[in-house]
Amino acid sequence: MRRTIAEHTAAVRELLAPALQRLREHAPETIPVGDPDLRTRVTAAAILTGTPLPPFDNSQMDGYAVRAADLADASASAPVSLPIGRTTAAGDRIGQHAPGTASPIMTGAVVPRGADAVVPIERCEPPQFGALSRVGDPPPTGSVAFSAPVEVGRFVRRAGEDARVGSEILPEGVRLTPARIGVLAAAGVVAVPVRPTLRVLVCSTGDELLRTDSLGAVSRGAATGLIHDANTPMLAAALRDAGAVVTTLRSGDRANDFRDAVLGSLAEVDLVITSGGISAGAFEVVREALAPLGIAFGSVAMQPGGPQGLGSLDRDGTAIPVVCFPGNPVSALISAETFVLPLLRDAAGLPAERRRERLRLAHDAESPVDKHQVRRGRIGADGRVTVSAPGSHLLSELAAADVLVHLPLGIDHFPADTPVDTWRLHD
Ligand SMILES: Nc1nc2c(c(=O)[nH]1)N[C@H]1C(S)=C(S)[C@@H](COP(=O)(O)OP(=O)(O)OC[C@H]3O[C@@H](n4cnc5c(N)ncnc54)[C@H](O)[C@@H]3O)O[C@H]1N2
Ligand code: MOO
Repeated sequence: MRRTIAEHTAAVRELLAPALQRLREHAPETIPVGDPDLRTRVTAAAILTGTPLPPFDNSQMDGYAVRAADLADASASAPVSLPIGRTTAAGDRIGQHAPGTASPIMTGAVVPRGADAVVPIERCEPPQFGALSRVGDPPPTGSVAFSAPVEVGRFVRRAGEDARVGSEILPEGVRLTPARIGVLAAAGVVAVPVRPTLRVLVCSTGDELLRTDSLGAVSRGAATGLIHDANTPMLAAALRDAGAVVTTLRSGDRANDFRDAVLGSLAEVDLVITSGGISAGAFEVVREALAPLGIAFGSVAMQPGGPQGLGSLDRDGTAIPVVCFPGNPVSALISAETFVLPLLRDAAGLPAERRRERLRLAHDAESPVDKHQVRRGRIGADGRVTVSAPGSHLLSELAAADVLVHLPLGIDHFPADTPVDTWRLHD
């Protein structure tokens, strides 16, 4: 198998099509609003609120609830003084406001019956609260003076002014961003119907990998030959961002163990993604385990991400797609960005493509003529892009980059100021 990017993209699309079609036919899932995975999901129905937002008339300020009519004649030269009534704090049940009094009220507290406006404490005399009387306390004492009238409704947040009962707080088909999760929670929605999503098994391989739960430990370097597993958290995050539900599997270089672990996980997943163990070495665990099961390995004319594997595993008559990426972390993520994430984002109702822009190179760049090279670039103050070195182990360069920079097949020299296609990496 030796392919161009376009050929491999088409092959991956064809391989994943039945799984994505099954997804569209599934009934929606219902996820609790507190579930951390909700963040990447998309509503499967419009959500109506059963409660008004705000749920009751409440104060926008700390101050005094009054009847506006009582302050109609107030002025700086002739302030109106009112006896202080019972206090309502946020969380207190609704109180009763007596005409001709001023009821202390805190931000968010229910406006007491009989009051129709709030005057902020700093506009009152004295401009701070003294001893307050709440329900159950001895009766309130003292008075407070107002030196200006107040209009009805001032600093009162009306029940339902944000959303009326039965109104749509979220439409169907939108991603559950923080603000949208916030409005669901505010409306007391317990669980939300979401579009079904692909369940992906992310497998990282290699005897060199320290366990993910050792993150935080300093790598012990050449004495051990071990490194931290970057690909599992990275690919899992990328796939979750694309709307997938992810489980992970780490394996050493024993092919039988890896094969058994993957086959043992198939019941729970719709797609298997692997990284590492597919090129020309002597211990290529993914290739050794999966080639006998029909997964094809070969290369795509791109760099990084040259070695690739593709095929499917049988689960009781259903073909579960398997997509194998190279192990170098930059290669693995760029492979995911190129071949898999757009399909998943599209299926999840998200924009399939990264933000694409044509930017000018800030300097000359060289690229292998027989490969489509994907470099990492930073956008300078003049809008031109500076690319970093091509090595596919340079993960900190990837993390620091703003864009992926596409240097197409067939050209080996790109002079400064050449316009190139770029994909925004982090938004
Ligand atoms: N003789 C040849 N050697 C290599 C070729 C080739 O064509 N001929 N291709 C090179 C290219 S390009 C790539 S990309 C890699 C791909 O190799 P594998 O997919 O077999 O990956 P590994 O050998 O297992 O690992 C490569 C590299 O990445 C590191 N790695 C792997 N998994 C992780 C992980 N989860 N977290 C962090 N780092 C990981 C691994 O330690 C290696 O350094 O092959 C080249 N060789
Ligand atoms: O294809 Mo490898 O991914 O160049 O480093």
